[in-house]
Amino acid sequence: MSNGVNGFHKELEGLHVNGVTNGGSSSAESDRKKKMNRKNSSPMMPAFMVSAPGKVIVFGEHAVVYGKSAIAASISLRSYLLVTHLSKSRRTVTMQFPDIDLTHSWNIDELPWEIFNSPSKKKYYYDLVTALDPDLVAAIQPHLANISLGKPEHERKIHLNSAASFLYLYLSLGSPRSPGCKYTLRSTIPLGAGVGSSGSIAVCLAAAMLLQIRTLSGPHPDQPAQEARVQVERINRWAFVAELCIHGNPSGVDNTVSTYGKAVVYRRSKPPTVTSLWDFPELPLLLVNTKTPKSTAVEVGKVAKLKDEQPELVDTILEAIDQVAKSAESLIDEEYFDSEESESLRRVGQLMTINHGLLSALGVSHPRLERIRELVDHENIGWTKLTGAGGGGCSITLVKPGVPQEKIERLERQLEDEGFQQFRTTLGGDGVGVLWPAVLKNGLDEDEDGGMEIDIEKFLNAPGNDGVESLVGVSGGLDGAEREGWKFWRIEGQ
Ligand SMILES: Nc1ncnc2c1ncn2[C@@H]1O[C@H](COP(=O)(O)OP(=O)(O)OP(=O)(O)O)[C@@H](O)[C@H]1O
Ligand SMILES: C[C@@](O)(CCO)CC(=O)[O-]
Repeated sequence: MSNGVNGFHKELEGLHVNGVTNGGSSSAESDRKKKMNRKNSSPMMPAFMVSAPGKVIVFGEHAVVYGKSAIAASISLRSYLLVTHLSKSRRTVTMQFPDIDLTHSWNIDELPWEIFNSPSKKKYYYDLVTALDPDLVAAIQPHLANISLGKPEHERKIHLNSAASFLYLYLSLGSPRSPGCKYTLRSTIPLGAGVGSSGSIAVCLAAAMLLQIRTLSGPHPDQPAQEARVQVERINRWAFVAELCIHGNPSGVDNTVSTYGKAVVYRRSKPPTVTSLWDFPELPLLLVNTKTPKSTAVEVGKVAKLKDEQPELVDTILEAIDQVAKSAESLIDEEYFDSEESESLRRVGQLMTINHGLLSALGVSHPRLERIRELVDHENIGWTKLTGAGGGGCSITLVKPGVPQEKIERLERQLEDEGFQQFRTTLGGDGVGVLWPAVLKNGLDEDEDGGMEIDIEKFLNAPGNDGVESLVGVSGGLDGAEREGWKFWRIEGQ
């Protein structure tokens, strides 16, 4: 972007040498380097990818918007963003978001750079932006006006949300000298289900654009944890800006857990506090999608309205949710807490039940969520709460230890018959990751030639979520291990 094609390429090459290459000087490696060097003579930057996970909020949604604590964990469903650069003469920037059937290009030279770069408005990569600038929001409106005209209103709203966050970030971090570029995104996270689809996209866009302007170092294995944390926080801050465009008043918990990965305790203070829970227990959670889509902005708005009308009551409920999240944090920190032992799980489950009741009192449950609870309770299988914004979306059930398999299977069949969808996902995966260049080794013949280049066509043609995971997935290695090539900022110990 602003730093010119060759500068960017060089920087990322450093990133590659430091971070991605770990196979020594094998002949395959040197062949690949030769190939890459040949490409250096071209003015085009290499394609690269970034990825970030979705999340579940285990405790504290909604209250977290009002400065209370929340506990959230990343999940194994992820978004993947492929960034490809165009030849110098092509002055367009394109977002290609096939999951929502949206592709749109802008002429870079026609975008409102002047106002974004004016001295009173300009924000730099190191700035902490906590609110959108209404003048900048107004300046991008004409550039959104012809997006998806004629589509049904709810579909167009989704498109406009994605386009607005993309453009606001692009104009904030890029420059009129940014090279032509295409951002192609595929996500395995269901949209509007409360499992952080927008947060993970926000993180991917922020990470990609910060990498393009050379403001991130690493990730590489010998990077000190403290330095890695600075990079991760930089991404997180800008991802929050993208979330502001979609949600209106997000707490920042979604983009934070998606950036950091694993599990976090998050509190929206100034600045927000993030405590990573490195030993977050492997809770046996069943994630069920009501398949009733909702909008986080709408659900957050509902709570705000209730708070206006019943300030004292709502404050008491929010305070109680804070107590639940804090009790959960102390509980899992107890020396004798054991996620395989029934008394420990019963106490977590009890807190989940209370948390759900309080959310329900805030008016963000939904008959379909209550139906899941009814089915789980009827079979005495575990403890259920909504997760995320509610109003539809997903629930999580903590499964009691020792429940007979046939009971679980009966519940699963019943859920399926009633049109619910169950997710297989594990909690506590990696946060934001980078694949530079967009080349992967997939155990095929081409590995000898340096690996398989991920181009737009391959990426778009990968069939479904499984196709995306097997083509580019971060855990596509043997037995679900991390796949060689993807790199993550390691902040453990901080
Ligand atoms: N795969 C995707 N491609 C492009 N844009 C997406 C995609 N997934 C989500 N979005 C954007 O994120 C918005 C969804 O945000 P919403 O808050 O409704 O859901 P969520 O992020 O899944 O929920 P929660 O915030 O409760 O976890 C959409 O309107 C769209 O703009
Ligand atoms: C409902 C909410 O608390 C969680 C959405 O995943 C909103 C937010 O924190 O921004």
